[in-house]
Amino acid sequence: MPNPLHNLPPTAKGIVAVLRVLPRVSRPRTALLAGGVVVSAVLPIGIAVVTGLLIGAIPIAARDGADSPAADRVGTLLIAVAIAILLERLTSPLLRAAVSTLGRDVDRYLQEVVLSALARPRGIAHLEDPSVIDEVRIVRGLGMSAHRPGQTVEALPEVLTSWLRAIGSAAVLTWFHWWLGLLWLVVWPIIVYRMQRDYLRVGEEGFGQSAQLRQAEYVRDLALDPPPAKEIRLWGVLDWLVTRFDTLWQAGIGPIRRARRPRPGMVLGSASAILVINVVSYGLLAYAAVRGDLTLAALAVFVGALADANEYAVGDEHLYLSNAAVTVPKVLSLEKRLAGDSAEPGLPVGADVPAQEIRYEGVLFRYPGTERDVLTGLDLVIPAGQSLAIVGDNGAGKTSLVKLLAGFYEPTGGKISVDGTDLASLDPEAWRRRVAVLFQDFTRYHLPVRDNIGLGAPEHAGDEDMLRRAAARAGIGDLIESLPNGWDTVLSQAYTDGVDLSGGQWQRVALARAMFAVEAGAKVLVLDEPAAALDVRAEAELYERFLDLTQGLTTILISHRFSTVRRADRIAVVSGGRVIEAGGHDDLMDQDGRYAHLFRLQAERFQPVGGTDA
Ligand SMILES: Nc1ncnc2c1ncn2[C@@H]1O[C@H](COP(=O)(O)OP(=O)(O)OP(=O)(O)O)[C@@H](O)[C@H]1O
Repeated sequence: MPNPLHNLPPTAKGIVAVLRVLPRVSRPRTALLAGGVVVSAVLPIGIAVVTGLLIGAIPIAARDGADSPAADRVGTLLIAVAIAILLERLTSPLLRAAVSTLGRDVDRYLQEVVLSALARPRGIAHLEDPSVIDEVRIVRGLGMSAHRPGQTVEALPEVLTSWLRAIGSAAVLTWFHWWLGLLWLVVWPIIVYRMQRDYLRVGEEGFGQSAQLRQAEYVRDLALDPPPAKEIRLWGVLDWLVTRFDTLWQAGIGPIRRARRPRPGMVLGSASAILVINVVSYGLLAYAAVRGDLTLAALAVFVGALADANEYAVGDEHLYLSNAAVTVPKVLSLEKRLAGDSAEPGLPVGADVPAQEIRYEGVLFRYPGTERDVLTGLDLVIPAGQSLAIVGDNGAGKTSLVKLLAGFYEPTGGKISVDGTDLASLDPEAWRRRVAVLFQDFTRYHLPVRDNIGLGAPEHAGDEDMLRRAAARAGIGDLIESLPNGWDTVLSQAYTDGVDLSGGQWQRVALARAMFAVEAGAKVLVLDEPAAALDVRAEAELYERFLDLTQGLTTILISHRFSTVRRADRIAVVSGGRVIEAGGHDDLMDQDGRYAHLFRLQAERFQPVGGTDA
């Protein structure tokens, strides 16, 4: 059955989307919002009607005297007006407080929806998809005052109340002339619709500039963030950044600014329609009153209704609706889109996996959105419990084959199997708990050192003994003890008592994180250039302990340093996305192929007196 919501105008769809989200955020506050809106809409109409009746009753009471039934009626009407006004005054602040909290909760909820949606797919390809990144930018803006869908929630009572009031007022006017009430009923939605269409155009234009504004924000952050600060100052790029930011920002904001300019046709059309309908309404009321066709009470009621009918579609609240119309459906559709990519629950992964081997068979791989195969039919067997070193030129595909092993991407051809089972059919989370990787571009978490290490297996992060063992294996136990707050020291200068580490110290922290994952049960250890930032002594130390570190594990070591590579049980040379040589150090030297050539080349550079022993 076709969904009738598909035919709604976008703003209405946005409002419906927000309304659907509300009960998921808080049922009681949603109920309060609904009740408050109805009460806020009905009360002013009630006040207008009762005030009209009051005005009509006063001359009769004045004529009949203080003890007359007419005077009693005035008294009752007075009490009714007072109660209604009191209720109206009480409802408004209560409602405002409730929706303000609800609005903030909606912002939080939508951010959480996207955070979990982004974590759902099996790999990380979606995080590099520009269309996803553009929509993620909206999520980053969700907490900002300019783009909060929560503002829509906060505006809803005002907007819905004014709409309900306008409908109620139009209904009251039908008592005067049925066609006049109908005219108001038709004209005001058309004006609201056209205004919303304009607001929405601006919002969509803003979204369309997401990529441009993302670049501007990136350039701005280069000037604001501490990590690039050194280079920015060294090269004197600050002025360049400011100019570039200005150019990108103007280019992004220009179309939004142009879309925001009021369109004379729209403004004139709406103003004329409002003017004409008001002139007709007040003119007819005045004419009827002068002719004596209306009582004083009826005149007061109809004038009050006209005033209320004019109160719709003014104020910023209506602009906020378009925030929801643009952002909320996009956020929810992003969730739906990524849910389609969700990891199927795969086969369980035993605690001793891999027990036999990891096998790459004719693996082809091309990064999403690119034209070139990075792996071009890679065959490789990694026996369980052994160490394999991978060497090769920059860009040969070494790190890429590790990313496939960790399940961040799926091969575009061929197959990777673990103990004979296709990697793609394993439960991705369970498999990743078996794999510990020290990435070449590891993350420096601005968190306490205990978290920096514990994040290797968050479910064990409170295990002090395990943390200490991992730190000791990575050779940073003493360093941690010497920090100002020991294990609780935040690894960032941006916090009081925080400490930044040297490149080599950071690398050891990252190694400790990988070792913590090993302590927690990972069986495959991948070290991608683990000594890149280490000094000579630390590197020597690391490799002295290499056998100890890798004992019982299936280890993949990627390195350009042949002195360390040779310690591995087997070595594979990767070139152009495939393995061109594989074997032990001695075998490969005997083969006198690529490996032997590179080994001798490096050895010559480091051995001043002719030796080849790197
Ligand atoms: N996320 C990505 N999207 C698109 N292309 C990528 C991505 N990551 C890497 N590449 C490309 O894949 C190719 C192989 O990169 P990879 O990092 O696997 O090489 P590598 O052998 O590890 O190199 P190095 O020794 O320099 O670390 C390179 O040409 C690189 O540009």
